[in-house]
Amino acid sequence: MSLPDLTAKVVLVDIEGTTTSISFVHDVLFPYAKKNAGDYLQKTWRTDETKQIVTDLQQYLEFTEYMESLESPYAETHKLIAGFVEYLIERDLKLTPLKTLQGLIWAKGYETGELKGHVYEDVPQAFQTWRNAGLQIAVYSSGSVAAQKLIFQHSIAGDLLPQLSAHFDTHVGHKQQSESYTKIALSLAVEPQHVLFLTDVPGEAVAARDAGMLTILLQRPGNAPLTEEQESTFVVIKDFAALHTIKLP
Ligand SMILES: CSCCC(=O)C(=O)COP(=O)(O)O
Ligand SMILES: [Mg+2]
Repeated sequence: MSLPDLTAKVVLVDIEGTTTSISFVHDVLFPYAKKNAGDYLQKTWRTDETKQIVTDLQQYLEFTEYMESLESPYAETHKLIAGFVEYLIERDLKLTPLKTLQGLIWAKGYETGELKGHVYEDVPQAFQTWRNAGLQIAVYSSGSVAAQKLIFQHSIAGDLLPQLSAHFDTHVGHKQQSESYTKIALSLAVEPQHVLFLTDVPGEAVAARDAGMLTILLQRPGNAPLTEEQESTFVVIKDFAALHTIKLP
C-alpha cells in the first residue's frame, strides 16, 4: 500500500465509528461502566481522585435535572452518584469527569480480560503502513486518554499502543470546536495542514477543517448515514485501506 498525495505528517484518528465500532462502545463499554459504577465508587469513595470526579460531576446542570427527576432519595451518596453516572451514560453525554470515571472503571475489565478493545481489521495494517511511511499517529477521542490507551493496548488485534505517539481527550476542548484542533496541532508542533484527521462525525470534520486540517470521513458499518451534502463536502472512505487508493482534492 502506498499513501495518496497528501502532505500529512500526522494522522489523527477518532475512535468510536473510526477505528472501533460504535456498537462496541455502546453495547459493551457503556453497559460495563453502568454495571460497575456503584461498586467502583463505593470502593474508591475516599480517594482524592474519586472525590474530585464527584465534585466535578455535580457542577453540571444535568445534575440538577437528574436530582429533580428522582422520585425517592438515595440513602447513600455513592449510590446517588452511580445513578447519575448511569443517567449520563444513557444520554451519551461526553462530560470530562464522566469520561475520566469510565476509563477508571474499564481498567479492571481490560485487566481481567473481560474487555478486549474492538478495532476494525484494517486498523493494525494501516497503523503499520503509516508508521513505515514516517507518519506519526495520534488519537483524539471524547474517551479519556487513559481509556484510549486501554482500548489499543488490549485490542483484539494485540497491543497497538506502541504505534501511537500522542493522545488527546476533552481536556483539550470539545471535538466540534475548531480551537481544539488548533491546540492539538500546536501541541504536536506541526502546522494544521500537515495533520490528516479521520472521523465519523461531520461536525468534528468541519471543526478540524476550519482549523486547517485535512479531513476525511469514515462510513463504517453501523455509523450514522451521511447526507448528500456531507458526502459532497468531504472525502468519504469505508475503511482505512481505502485511504491508500483515493486521490485527494
Ligand atoms: C476511548 S474508548 C471510549 C470511547 C468513548 O467513551 C466515547 O465517547 C467515544 O467518543 P469518540 O470521540 O471516540 O467518538
Ligand atoms: Mg467518533
